Amino acid sequence: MKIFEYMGKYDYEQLVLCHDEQSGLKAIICIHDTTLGPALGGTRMWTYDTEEAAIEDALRLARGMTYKNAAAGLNLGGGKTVVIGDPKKDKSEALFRALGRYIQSLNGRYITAEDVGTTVEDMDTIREETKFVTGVSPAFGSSGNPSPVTAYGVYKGMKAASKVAFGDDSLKGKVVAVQGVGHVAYNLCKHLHEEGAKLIVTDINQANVDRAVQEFGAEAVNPDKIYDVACDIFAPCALGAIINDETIERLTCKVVAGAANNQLKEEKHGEMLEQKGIIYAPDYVINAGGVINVADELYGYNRDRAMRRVETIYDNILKVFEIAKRDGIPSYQAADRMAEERIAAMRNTRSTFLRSEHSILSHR
Ligand SMILES: NC(=O)c1ccc[n+]([C@@H]2O[C@H](COP(=O)([O-])OP(=O)(O)OC[C@H]3O[C@@H](n4cnc5c(N)ncnc54)[C@H](O)[C@@H]3O)[C@@H](O)[C@H]2O)c1
Ligand SMILES: CC(C)C[C@H](N)C(=O)O
Repeated sequence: MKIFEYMGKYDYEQLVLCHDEQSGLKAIICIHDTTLGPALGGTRMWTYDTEEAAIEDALRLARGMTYKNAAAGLNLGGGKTVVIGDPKKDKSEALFRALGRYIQSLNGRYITAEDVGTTVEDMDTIREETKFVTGVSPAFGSSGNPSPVTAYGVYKGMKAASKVAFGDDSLKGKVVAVQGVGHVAYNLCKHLHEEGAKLIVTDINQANVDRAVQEFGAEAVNPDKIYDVACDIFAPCALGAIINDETIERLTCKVVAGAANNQLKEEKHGEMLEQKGIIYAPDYVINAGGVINVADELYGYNRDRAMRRVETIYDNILKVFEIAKRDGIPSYQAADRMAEERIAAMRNTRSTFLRSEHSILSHR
């Protein structure tokens, strides 16, 4: 990969390689765009096959956070951290404290939180070294695990997408096929069950499947069968790239709305869904509840205020479809346009000179 060429293509700001021999820390912090404010995005811990794959993931995920934060109306830019390692074996206090010191060294240009492979406890450890961390334990006055709030946002966004698809946002009696019933989807299933939706679930973790069957009366299917079940809504809540040439043919749903990041394997798959008459709720718009929730910590966490903002995901999804209709484009492009328009508008607004932002005058 030609790193500077890639950074130039998508206008990245900064890529930081962090190394600490003793703790084994090998991390990449990527800051994509800070037009709207400091870059906020989680720390992912994963066993990458190559260092290049880890750098590519950091770059891709950081840019995704720019769009997610902008579309959610947050005054935050996009960034992400990738830690190379096995979250089951390689975690230690020293590793996360070393990472915390690197985050602190960026002096607030980047703020972290949880992502795949990291937990509230890891954020608490990072907090020992830096104040630029969110998703920290409620004991510190913070918001804790973002997953239930992400789930609530997905539930609201699914209702909005259903309104577009069926003319009515009630999920009562709707059949929802859920791929992966982990932290987010377990809570999503709870909301769906309470509203009277019928659930079909799958997971590679049998205990998670059993819990959904017992608690919500869900029907269980094998992981490779979830694309074939007759359903109204397909909710991808496990992996990325699951909307692709092979799966689109098999889907029978009218709506795709779920928590997983990067659901479309390629952009053309957003167009293929559209051609098949499937309403696609863009992933980074519908799954923004977690980041909205942790971002509230920056103002002194207030759950009511955070949840009010998460509720706006409903209107945001409707807005995406209005833009799609207005401009005659698929919903994934409409979401990008919504985010890009906001960044461009704020770039212009923030170009007005403010003395406090210019250190050249700081001695006066
Ligand atoms: N946690 C959040 O707040 C948050 C916020 C935004 C986006 N997301 C995204 O939502 C998705 C779910 O996040 P989570 O925190 O619930 O993760 P999780 O790891 O708790 O849950 C994912 C579940 O998917 C299952 N799974 C993995 N591969 C599968 C497969 N091939 N088929 C079926 N099931 C499979 C796992 O066993 C697990 O139960 C991820 O893509 C994540 O990036 C999460
Ligand atoms: C800041 C985090 C809560 C972000 C979350 N991991 C996401 O992908 O949106």
